[in-house]
Amino acid sequence: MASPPHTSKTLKLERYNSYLRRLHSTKVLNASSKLIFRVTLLIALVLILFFTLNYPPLSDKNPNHAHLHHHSFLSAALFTSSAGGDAWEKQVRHSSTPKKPNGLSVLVTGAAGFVGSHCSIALKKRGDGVLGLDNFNSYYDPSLKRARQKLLLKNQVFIVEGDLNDASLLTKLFDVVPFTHILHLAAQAGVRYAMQNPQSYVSSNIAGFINLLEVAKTANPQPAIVWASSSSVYGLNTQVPFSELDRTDQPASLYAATKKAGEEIAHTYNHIYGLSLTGLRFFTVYGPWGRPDMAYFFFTKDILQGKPIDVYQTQDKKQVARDFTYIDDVVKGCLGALDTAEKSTGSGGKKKGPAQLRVYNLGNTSPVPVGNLVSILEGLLRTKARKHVIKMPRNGDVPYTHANVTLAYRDFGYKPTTDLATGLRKFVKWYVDYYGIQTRVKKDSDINSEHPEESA
Ligand SMILES: O=C(O)[C@H]1O[C@H](OP(=O)(O)OP(=O)(O)OC[C@H]2O[C@@H](n3ccc(=O)[nH]c3=O)[C@H](O)[C@@H]2O)[C@H](O)[C@@H](O)[C@H]1O
Repeated sequence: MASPPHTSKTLKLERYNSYLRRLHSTKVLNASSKLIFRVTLLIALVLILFFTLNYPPLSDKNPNHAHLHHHSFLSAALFTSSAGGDAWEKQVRHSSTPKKPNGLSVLVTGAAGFVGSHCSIALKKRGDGVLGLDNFNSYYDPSLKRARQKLLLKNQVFIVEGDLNDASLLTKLFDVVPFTHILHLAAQAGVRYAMQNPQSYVSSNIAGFINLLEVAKTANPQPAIVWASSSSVYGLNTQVPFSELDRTDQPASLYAATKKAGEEIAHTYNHIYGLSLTGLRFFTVYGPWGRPDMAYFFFTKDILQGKPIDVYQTQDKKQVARDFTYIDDVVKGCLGALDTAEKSTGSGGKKKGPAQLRVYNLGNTSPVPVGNLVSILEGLLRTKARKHVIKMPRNGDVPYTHANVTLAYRDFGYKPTTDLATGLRKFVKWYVDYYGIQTRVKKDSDINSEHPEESA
């Protein structure tokens, strides 16, 4: 059948119908794109909300957050932890809860540092609770601090990344955990660097210490505090061996002056608020996982790389010597000091009675000239050092240190047992292992045949 001829009326009707169809399809299209848009918006909002709650931005002032983004080795649980969040609090509590009855709950500041990492592991291993705090600054290679952090995580010690000067973070930590002790090791270390960056010493060793004490004094219960002073407080003292009774009012470096100031500040907080405070004067601590800014460490590096090293002499051409103290001995001293620390007596910022105030030398009691240190390293590395013997620059160094440790022995049985040769052998072994160095360094078999007791 032939189709009806198009009249102008039917043509109009058809055009109108096709217009309606187009209009309808556009409307359907508009409606569906609106729906898609709304659903996308909703999903985006949900995602934004989720990420805001769980993943704080990198620009966040609390460096802990940035750290959580940067370090993929942390467990998934840590990635969803933000300071103050449930997961974060759980982590903080878990790390600081002792596993043995009457164990300590210790906040270790500078936990990613040399002495801090060793002490944290030792405390954890014996069943105490440990929470670390560290700002991971770049005074020396932060990747070494990150490696120590990794080691601590393996030992169930969590480090909160933050600064001593962050009062709200410290307060938050004490809100979450009733710490029984603080082992305060965070500091700007190094004698010579104080001439380059004096403000960093003021900020960490004075302002940071005061900030910590302010928070500790108001905490309930107040913790007992053991903290790192330094052999450098003896400064120009000529009385040897150095006793805690000797004068310490002639510091030779700003570093020493800030540590001495710390001892006076400790006195004040003990006197006014009843905080139990113990200062430990460390004598040139060395060993595995040590500080790359220290002479034994960079001498090792430079000798292996064939670079010259400066070996200091006194102005009258005498050997400079140090009472080098091995890390394991110092760790025992720190734990001994913590174990014998009496409780603080104050509460809510008010003193209730007199509290313990102590200062101890933690040295090795046997000074070794720097020249001998170099000879020991040459033997261990089987490489001759390119020595430049020069007069000690006027940079804050003192010619000689020697600890009298009678007091620490009397009060907590401190007795150093590692001589420099033994300690350096352990350091060198760690060093070549850590940096993956293939050298002529004495192998374990050589070491064990010389010292069979170590192979047990
Ligand atoms: O007991 C402390 O309280 C301090 O100990 C440590 O200071 P020091 O005893 O000065 O150690 P360190 O720098 O390793 O120099 C060792 C020796 O090498 C000499 N030395 C140094 C550098 C150099 O180029 N040549 C050299 O002969 C130098 O003259 C010295 O005789 C800590 O760094 C410090 O943070 C603090 O804790």
